Amino acid sequence: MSSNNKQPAEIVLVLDFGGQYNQLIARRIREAGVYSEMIPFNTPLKEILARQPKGIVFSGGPASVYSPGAPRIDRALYESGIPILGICYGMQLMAHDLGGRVEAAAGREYGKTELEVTTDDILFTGLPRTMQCWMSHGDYISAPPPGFQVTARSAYTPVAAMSDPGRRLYGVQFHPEVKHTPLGQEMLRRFLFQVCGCRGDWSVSSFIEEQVAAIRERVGDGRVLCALSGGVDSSVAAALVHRAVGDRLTCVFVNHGLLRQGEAEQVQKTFGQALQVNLVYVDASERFLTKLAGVTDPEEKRKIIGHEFIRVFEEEARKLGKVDFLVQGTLYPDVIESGTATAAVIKSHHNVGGLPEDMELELIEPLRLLFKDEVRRVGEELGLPEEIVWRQPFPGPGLAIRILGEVTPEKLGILRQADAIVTEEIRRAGLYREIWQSFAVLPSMKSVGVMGDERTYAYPIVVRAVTSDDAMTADWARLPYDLLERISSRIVNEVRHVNRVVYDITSKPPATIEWE
Ligand SMILES: Nc1ncnc2c1ncn2[C@@H]1O[C@H](COP(=O)(O)OP(=O)(O)OP(=O)(O)O)[C@@H](O)[C@H]1O
Ligand SMILES: O=c1[nH]c(=O)c2[nH+]cn([C@@H]3O[C@H](COP(=O)(O)O)[C@@H](O)[C@H]3O)c2[nH]1
Ligand SMILES: NC(=O)CC[C@H](N)C(=O)O
Ligand SMILES: [Mg+2]
Repeated sequence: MSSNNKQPAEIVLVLDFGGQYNQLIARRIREAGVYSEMIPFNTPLKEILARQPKGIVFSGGPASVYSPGAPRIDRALYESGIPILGICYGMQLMAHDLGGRVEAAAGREYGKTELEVTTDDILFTGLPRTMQCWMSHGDYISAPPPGFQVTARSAYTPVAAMSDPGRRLYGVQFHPEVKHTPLGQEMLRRFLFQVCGCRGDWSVSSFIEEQVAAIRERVGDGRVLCALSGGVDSSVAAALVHRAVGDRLTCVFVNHGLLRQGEAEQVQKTFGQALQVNLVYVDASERFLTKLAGVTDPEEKRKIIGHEFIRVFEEEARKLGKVDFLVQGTLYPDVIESGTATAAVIKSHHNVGGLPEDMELELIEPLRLLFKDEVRRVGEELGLPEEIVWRQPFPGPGLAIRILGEVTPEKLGILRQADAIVTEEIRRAGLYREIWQSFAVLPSMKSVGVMGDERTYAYPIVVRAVTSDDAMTADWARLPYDLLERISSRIVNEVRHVNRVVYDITSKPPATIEWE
């Protein structure tokens, strides 16, 4: 898929060998001020070299290097002179390729582990000799490759880190990118600055400058449509594109009938005031709800919504005359979760996996490689109001994926009311900003209750509130009991057809944030 990402001057590439949380590596590198992107492990060597990376990181992954079909790379990469840091599977691959030995260990080593630094290696300079690290592996290096020194060990792992400083090749068995390796970021910094010689001048403002220039170049004197939801991502994308092309941008906000209470009015109002952009409001609720009638499968619902969205945008584009580009606020986690060459499909985010194949408009997705917190920083830097920048995320398919099974006007009405109560109470408690997302879910089942001495048989409402850094992982929010109590009693008292409220106490993984 096309994106308009002009490459920053300095880049470190992460080769993805399939771990579900590998994108954390790119994120940590960017936190150190060096632009980083994750690319599939099988990206051709020529393409990798063409990007002139200052360094390369091999990520972890589920495979064992000695198994047939394990992901491999072109060994010429080791001769390129580019510094390489192998993490977990990445280090094992390096060992295997360069003449060392990798074997299955007697047992898996999983979780917090004590690391002992045995050689004063550049990755560990100035750090304590023993420290905590986080391990997750079942294979180990039983013999390092010729030319490598062992630089750290743990109780069960004789080669917990190794290096060949002459060839600028480094490997660690543990995961420096996770928080459970508290000094992991220090090690990554040493790799970036001391081994790779990075300057570390990537920042949100340089990102804005680069993107504005790239968008101008790509769009030329063409016209651009932006799918605007009022959410953080598309608002920031719109502001960025507006800075690049001014009035040649038109934003289209679609009411698909799956919005929350009062949302259509509120988005039009806030956006009109915050950004002086052309905004078209399309009420397509009938059309979406008709298409969704009778559909119960979550993936099918998502795909229908994704298709309809694009059709609506195409129609609006035609009305405006000649429009060549469509801006979407797609983020990095959307891309990863919708399945990449190496990561499994968890759910098809409507704006990625749900796109029709015969699209008429070319996509511009300036935030496609950013994480949410980075997008918020871009938004603040562009001067968007707090109300937009700190809005909790709301999924494009809207309430359709919070009503389990078939979406009907009756269920939408119930969910809207319940959801408005959740939001109101969370705001009143001053928790709106610190909670990643808080909302109501309507499962399509009924249970028995008693109200006013009468039997009831009605829907339950599930309250979901999570904390998270980037939606890739999340924990259920420890909401105060009295807040839960208020939410519960208001919902059963104020929302007809609901007689029970439950609180979802599952983290992600193993659950996801949304219920579908
Ligand atoms: N109602 C809508 N009208 C127009 N475009 C939409 C609508 N809902 C979603 N989109 C498009 O789909 C993209 C993905 O939606 P998503 O919810 O991930 O992002 P967002 O709404 O911009 O931000 P947030 O994640 O903070 O809600 C949006 O950035 C936008 O381009
Ligand atoms: O625009 C979107 N289109 C979608 O199809 C979609 N599905 C989930 N989400 C949002 O993504 C984050 C992760 O959600 P899950 O844990 O449910 O996968 C959470 O923030 C979800 O609200 C979506 N956003
Ligand atoms: N997390 C990883 O990269 C695991 C690597 C390899 N599959 C092992 O179990 O040792
Ligand atoms: Mg949204």
